[in-house]
Amino acid sequence: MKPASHPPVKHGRVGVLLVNLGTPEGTDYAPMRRYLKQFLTDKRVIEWSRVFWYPILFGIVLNTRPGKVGKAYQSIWNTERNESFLRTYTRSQAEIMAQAFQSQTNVVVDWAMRYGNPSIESRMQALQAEGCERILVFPLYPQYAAATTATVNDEAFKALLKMRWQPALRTVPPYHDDPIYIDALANSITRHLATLDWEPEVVITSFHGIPQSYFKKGDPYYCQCQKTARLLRERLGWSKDKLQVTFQSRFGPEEWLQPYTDKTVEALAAQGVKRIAVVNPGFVSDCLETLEEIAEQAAESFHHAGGEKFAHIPCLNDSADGMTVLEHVVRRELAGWV
Ligand SMILES: C=CC1=C(C)c2cc3[nH]c(cc4nc(cc5[nH]c(cc1n2)c(C)c5CCC(=O)O)C(CCC(=O)O)=C4C)c(C)c3C=C
Ligand SMILES: [Fe+2]
Ligand SMILES: [Fe+2]
Repeated sequence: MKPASHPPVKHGRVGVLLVNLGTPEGTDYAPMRRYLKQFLTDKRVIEWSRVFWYPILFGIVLNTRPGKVGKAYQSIWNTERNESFLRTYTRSQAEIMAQAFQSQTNVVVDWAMRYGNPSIESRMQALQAEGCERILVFPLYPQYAAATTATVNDEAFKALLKMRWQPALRTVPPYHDDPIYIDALANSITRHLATLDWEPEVVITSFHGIPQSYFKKGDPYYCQCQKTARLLRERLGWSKDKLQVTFQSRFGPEEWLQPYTDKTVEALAAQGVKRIAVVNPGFVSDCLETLEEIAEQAAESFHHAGGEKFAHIPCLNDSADGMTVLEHVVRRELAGWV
């Protein structure tokens, strides 16, 4: 029997924590530096020896990059909410998911960011305080990479280190070949192309890159991106020339996964291709890398090199198609818990 002095304890609930990459609090130098420092000191992101990397990071990168990247963020900032779109979409995905679980009152849906706020630790503690004895952590990346999925999982398990009464923890595996994800991508591409009064000669699926060396060490990311693209190509009935795979967002001097998106866009224009569309199947939400690097920069280089029509196909974001995918994955991974 519970003694009268026993503190009230909430229990019996299941938490779902959606986690995306992160976001600076603002576009000025100080918040940009804070964000990039947390990001670029993560050993899962930059695997170089700290003795080699830290002098470069603290001596050069953190002095120059916050200003440059801050300007890029300014051009795509959600001024209505004074935050990045990655944050807006991630919050919205959690709210819509919570609605979908409304009838299951023991399920609590929340969201966090790997870098910046709300932190994974703070939301895991909040879920536990709400009575979640089980937590499903969902790194919002369809393709697994150590630099993204593993670092989210590391951080979630690190949060357990500080807890006396730990919740049970499950992590969501990659879903790069899930038919529901492939269908959602295909629908979104078809629907978007139908809104144009022109047809692209080439559609580029542009994934975030990783250094070649990470791939050689055994990261499955490259293969999972290729599989997503192959399934999408089969689903759309397109050729390899029509749907091409490229990798974007290089950082640092190393060789990254190829072909590079920027070089491909320029080469296509130089070959006389006049109309292209770019889609980013590896990004669950639009962010700096899609809205600035693709919709702004890549479009500009394509036009500059002689291209005429360029379309960026939005990410699945919080669309009905996108939420169908996220909800399907969550319900599958909650099996036995709800
Ligand atoms: C060596 C560095 C990096 C690796 C490896 C890397 C992998 C990687 N990143 C994403 C998704 C996103 N990255 C974003 C921004 C971003 N990425 C890096 C570096 C590496 N990423 C930097 C330094 C930055 C910040 C911006 C910049 O300085 O250029 C974002 C956007 C975040 C936002 O707030 O909008 C996303 C999303 C994936 C999927 C991935 C490996 C598969
Ligand atoms: Fe990145
Ligand atoms: Fe980038």
